[in-house]
Amino acid sequence: MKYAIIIPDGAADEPLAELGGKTPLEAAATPNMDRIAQMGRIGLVRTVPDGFESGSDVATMSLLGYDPAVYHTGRAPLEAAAQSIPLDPTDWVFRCNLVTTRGGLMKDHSAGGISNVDARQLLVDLAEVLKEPGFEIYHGVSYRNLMVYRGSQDFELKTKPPHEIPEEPAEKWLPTGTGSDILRRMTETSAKLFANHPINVARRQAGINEATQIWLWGQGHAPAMPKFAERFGVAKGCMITGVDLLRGLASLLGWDCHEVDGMTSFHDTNYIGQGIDTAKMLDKYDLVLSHVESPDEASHQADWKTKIEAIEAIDNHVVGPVLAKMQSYPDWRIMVLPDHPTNISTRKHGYAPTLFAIAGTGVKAAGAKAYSEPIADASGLKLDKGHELMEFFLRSSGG
Ligand SMILES: O=C(O)[C@H](O)COP(=O)(O)O
Repeated sequence: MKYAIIIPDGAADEPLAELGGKTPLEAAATPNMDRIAQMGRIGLVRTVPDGFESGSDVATMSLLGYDPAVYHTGRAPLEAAAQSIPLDPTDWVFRCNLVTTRGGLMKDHSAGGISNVDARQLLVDLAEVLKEPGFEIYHGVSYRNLMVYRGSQDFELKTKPPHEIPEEPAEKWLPTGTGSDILRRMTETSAKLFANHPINVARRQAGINEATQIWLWGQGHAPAMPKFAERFGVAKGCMITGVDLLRGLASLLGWDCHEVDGMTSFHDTNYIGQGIDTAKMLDKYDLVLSHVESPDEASHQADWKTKIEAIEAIDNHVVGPVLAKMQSYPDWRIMVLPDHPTNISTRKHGYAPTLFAIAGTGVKAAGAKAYSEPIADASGLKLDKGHELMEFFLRSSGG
């Protein structure tokens, strides 16, 4: 059996007045996702259990079949696995965003979708002036960086993802708790260094958001997760993604990662290349997961037009070719699901269950007309435990 999973990150949403009461998924032309819903089953799944902050770390872990209540130790350690950063059990990893604040408000969690080149330079310069012992900085993808702490300081912290506090006073959400004074000092140091940094001067002149400071959150220790093959008996898995979070999860699960030329975490990504390569990898692997970050990033900017374009590009260039490829195998199953909703109206991740559609061998059509949140809701199929979805996809699907 061949399995394909496609994740349009954050594509699920709420109805929008700008779209005549439709969600972006309903407003977008998605003939291939619709076809999957028509051929098989559509439903809802709660990927963010109670007590967790909605985000791809929790939601993707769930949909991969791992209960966050058991395996989630924080977002940053999952991203550290992507870079093979060696971690002792007592080491801490923090997500270190580059963000834009203005007038004391959190304006942009991504510092204008900062390039890798600009981000890396700012962090190299920051590392030179940071005087806190035990901290190391690692550049990741764009604004998504890490800080590792190796030392005896204890942390008992409350931190906040910057994409969850758009337009809110940044000060109000700075880290609190044991060890927070160190994080606050490093944040202040970054703000001073970045204020007139040549990279920011150039960004100001170009009219794009500056990286005004770092923002530390998502901390935790290294997780321990059983390999996917042991857990589900599907031998060879492959991840295709533009972000370290999913690369890290893949490495913890014992999967390979495949990199696509020109793949980014924004709408400038190479959708066509990702579709071609996902289809190609299916010949080599039992399961291929192809993740596209762009709908989530557009949602965080409240940019519904780009969100719709991103959804349509994923449908046309990734879902279409992958579905065609799947149908060339004797036994196959495909699943399309946003990991969580990201709502244009709030610019934040949502907590509502997300939609999924599954088609393929042994999955009987249940009469759905299209791929959308209201149709998924009306289907009556709802999984309350997100980590049970993988078993459902691999083996039953109610077929
Ligand atoms: O910080 C990030 O990488 C993203 O903006 C958060 O969104 P995600 O949880 O959907 O990746």
